[in-house]
Amino acid sequence: MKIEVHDGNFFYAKKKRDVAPFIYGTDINFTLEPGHIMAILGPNGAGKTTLLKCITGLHDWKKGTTLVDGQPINKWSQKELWKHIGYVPQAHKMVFGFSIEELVVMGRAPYISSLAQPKKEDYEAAHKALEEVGILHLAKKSCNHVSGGELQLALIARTLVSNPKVLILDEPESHLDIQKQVIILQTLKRLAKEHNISCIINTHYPNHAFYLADQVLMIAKEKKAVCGTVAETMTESRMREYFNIELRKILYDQDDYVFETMIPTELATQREAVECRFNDFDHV
Ligand SMILES: Nc1ncnc2c1ncn2[C@@H]1O[C@H](COP(=O)(O)OP(=O)(O)OP(=O)(O)O)[C@@H](O)[C@H]1O
Repeated sequence: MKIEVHDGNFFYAKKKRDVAPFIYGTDINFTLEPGHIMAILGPNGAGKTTLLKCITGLHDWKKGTTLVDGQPINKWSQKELWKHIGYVPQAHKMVFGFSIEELVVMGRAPYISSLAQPKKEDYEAAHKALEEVGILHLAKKSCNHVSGGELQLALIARTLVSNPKVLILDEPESHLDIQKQVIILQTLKRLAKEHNISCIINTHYPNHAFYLADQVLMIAKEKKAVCGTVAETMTESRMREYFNIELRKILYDQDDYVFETMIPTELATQREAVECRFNDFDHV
C-alpha cells in the first residue's frame, strides 16, 4: 500500500482544546511506495513513536493528514484499515496469561469470526510465523516465562500472521541479540520485497537503516524534518547536527558486498592498527 503524509504536525495537549508548540520543527512530508522501507531516525524524545501513532491514526494529527492508497486515513473504516496494517509497538515486559502460540494466533483475528475458535490453519499460520522469526521451539511456553527479546519476536510473528500490507514497527530490534536482529532485518526486507509490504521502522541503529531502508526520515527537536535516500540523508554532517555527535561513515567492500556503518569518533581507540587488523586465526 502507498502511504503519504502531507504537512503533518502534532503536539500533546492536556485538554482537548489546549494548544502547545508543535513537536516537529517543520511539518512532516513523505511518500512511501508499496514494498518500500522507510527508517525513521532521531534522538530520544524527538517524536518517533508519536509519529508512528500519527501516521496510523492512533493519534489525530493536529495539522495535515495521512493518505493510505490515496484515501485520507479518517475515511477508512477502522476494521478495514487495521486488516492491512500490522503495528508492532516498543517491547515492554507485559504480563500475558497466554502461551506464545496463543499470542500469535490472536494475530489471526481478522480472519476468524468473532465467536469462532481458531482453526488448524490458524495454528499452522502461527507456527509458520514463529519459525520465520526463529522461535518455534517456544510455542508452548508462557509469555511470562520468555525473555524480553523473545517476546518481541513473538509480537512480530503475531503481526505477520494477519498478512499485513503495511508494517509499522517501533524499534523492533532494540532488545534482541545480534543474531536475532539480523533475523528481524532480513525478514522485514524479504517481506517488503517479496510480498510488496510497505514498512516503516523506528530505529536507533544507523547500520540497520543502511541495510534496510529505501528512504530515511530524520527528525530532531527544533530541526527540519528531512526525508530522502539513505545516501542523501545519513551524512556525517547531518548526523552531527541532529544527534550532536561526531561520527565517521565507514565503507568497506568485499566480494561485491558493501559494508556501511557509522562509528562515533569518540569510540576510536589508540591501539596500533596492526594489532586490530586480523581476527580469528589469520594472525597465527
Ligand atoms: N502521552 C504523552 N503526553 C505528553 N507528552 C508526551 C506523551 N508521549 C510522549 N510525550 C513527549 O513527546 C515527545 C516525543 O516522545 P516520543 O516517545 O514520540 O519520542 P521518541 O523519539 O519515540 O523517543 P525514544 O527514542 O526515547 O523512544 C517527548 O518529549 C515525550 O516526553
